[in-house]
Amino acid sequence: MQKKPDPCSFVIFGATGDLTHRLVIPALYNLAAGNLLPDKFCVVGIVRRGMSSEQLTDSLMQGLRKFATRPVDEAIAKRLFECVTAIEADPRDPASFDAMSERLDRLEKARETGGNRLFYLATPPSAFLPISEQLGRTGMLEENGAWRRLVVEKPFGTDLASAKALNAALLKLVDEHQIYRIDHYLGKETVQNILVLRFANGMFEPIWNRNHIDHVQITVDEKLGVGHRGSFYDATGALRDMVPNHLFQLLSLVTMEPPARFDAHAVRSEKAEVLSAIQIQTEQEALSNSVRGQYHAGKIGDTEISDYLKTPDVRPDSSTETYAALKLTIDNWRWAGVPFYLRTGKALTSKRTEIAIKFKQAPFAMFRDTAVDRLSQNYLVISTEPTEGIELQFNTKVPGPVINIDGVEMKFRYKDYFKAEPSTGYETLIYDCMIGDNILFQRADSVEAGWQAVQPFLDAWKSAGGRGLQPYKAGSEGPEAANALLTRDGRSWRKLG
Ligand SMILES: NC(=O)C1=CN([C@@H]2O[C@H](COP(=O)(O)OP(=O)(O)OC[C@H]3O[C@@H](n4cnc5c(N)ncnc54)[C@H](OP(=O)(O)O)[C@@H]3O)[C@@H](O)[C@H]2O)C=CC1
Ligand SMILES: O=C1O[C@H](COP(=O)(O)O)[C@@H](O)[C@H](O)[C@H]1O
Repeated sequence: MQKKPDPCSFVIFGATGDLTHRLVIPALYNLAAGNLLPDKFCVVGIVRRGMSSEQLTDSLMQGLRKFATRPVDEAIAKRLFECVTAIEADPRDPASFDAMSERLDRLEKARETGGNRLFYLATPPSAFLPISEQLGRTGMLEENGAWRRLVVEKPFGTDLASAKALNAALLKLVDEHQIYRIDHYLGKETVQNILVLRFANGMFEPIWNRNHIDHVQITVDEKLGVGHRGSFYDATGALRDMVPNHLFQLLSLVTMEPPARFDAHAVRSEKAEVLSAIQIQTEQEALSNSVRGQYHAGKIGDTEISDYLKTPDVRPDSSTETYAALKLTIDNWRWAGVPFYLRTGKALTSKRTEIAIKFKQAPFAMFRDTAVDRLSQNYLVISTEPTEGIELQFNTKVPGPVINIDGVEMKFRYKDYFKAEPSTGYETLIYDCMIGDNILFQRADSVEAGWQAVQPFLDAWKSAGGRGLQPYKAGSEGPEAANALLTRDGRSWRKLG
């Protein structure tokens, strides 16, 4: 049985925003439905402009109806929304934070939440620090007998320097143990399962190294274009948006050394260690080991996707990439010489998130005098999209009197074994935050190690401007040049099975 979190207030900055409506509130609802919210609890939505608690509740309720992952039980929703209070505060107006502090104190006395507070920064990144500074100035981050935690959304910085600056500034206000840097990929079951697959089974770890693994491919393809997020995306691009955070979470879980214990310190230390072992490339190497693309108009199924450059709030001459592919190496004993190919992009033919581990080919010599002319590749594929599961591809004998061999698959699908309620992916993260377990959250050193590894690509692409940007058609598999990144090494991207 899972333990109930301590009584607490859940204070959301950005309560009027998309994240709150689409993911945070539906996740809180799912936790309420699973009886996993504290017995004494309140949700405080911080709003910048006049909005009553009733207005905020109505808006959040509509959000829940639209984005709930399961049928809404009215009684549960009513209990959850009875806990919602709107409080006005704007980081540009320090006095509003003093008033907010007093209101919170009063509310918490009435709700008997004991002063434990989780501050969720569901705002644009530019507001993370101003809000935290106001919370710090008013003493709201001090842990005097009650815990105070700060959940920081992504993106955490826009490059190495800004991530370091944000870490340094936050760490002047709070201790590392109070900061929960969220990456929603860590809320995905299959992602958490990578550690279990590797370390709760005896058969994978002995071959999980450069002696047996030829290379690893990490693919996060999306069908959606940039849509209404033009302003954010055009300043960000595929590399910043996805690689140092989501793809590196996958990379670190697949490549880290076994932690001594399943606890936050041990797991996060090993993740940071492997990320810091990614070889830092020169700008020249980064250019030759990467491909960036931008989509133009095309069709995905029946949906017409317009040219990236015609997206609202995108600069008409933008050279922002909507697709990125990289080749990385990890300089340590386990992985020396094993290439890691990473790719991610928007407006592609399918939604697909997978880690494909390609094992070294078996020697062919034994079959030279038979009808067998080739051996299929041995892949272990861990996927979250289009389905959550694990697949092993291996060679098997084709039935018949002569020896012939074909590649087959053994498939494990989560949904075939477990009847889990559909979720937003934020439930575990929010729950862990309330119980004070930061195993699934990023530590400062990991974030910085991630940015350090992508910085040469950012610098090289900035210097190159539009040069080298590869166009690709929306609905395609991405730019042709991404294939060349592997073919020049005698390899190829795994085709969708
Ligand atoms: N939406 C999503 O699916 C996901 C979002 N995220 C991250 O969550 C964060 C919020 O994104 P999203 O909800 O989409 O953004 P929205 O633009 O929809 O909402 C932003 C919210 O922040 C408030 N806000 C804006 N500027 C400030 C400021 N200077 N000070 C205080 N509050 C401010 C807005 O209030 P007001 O109404 O007053 O303007 C609004 O409530 C971002 O960091 C994003 O990267 C992460 C993963 C998924
Ligand atoms: O954080 C982000 O992630 C989504 C992709 O998430 P997924 O769970 O659907 O794989 C991406 O679309 C978005 O651009 C990015 O900001």
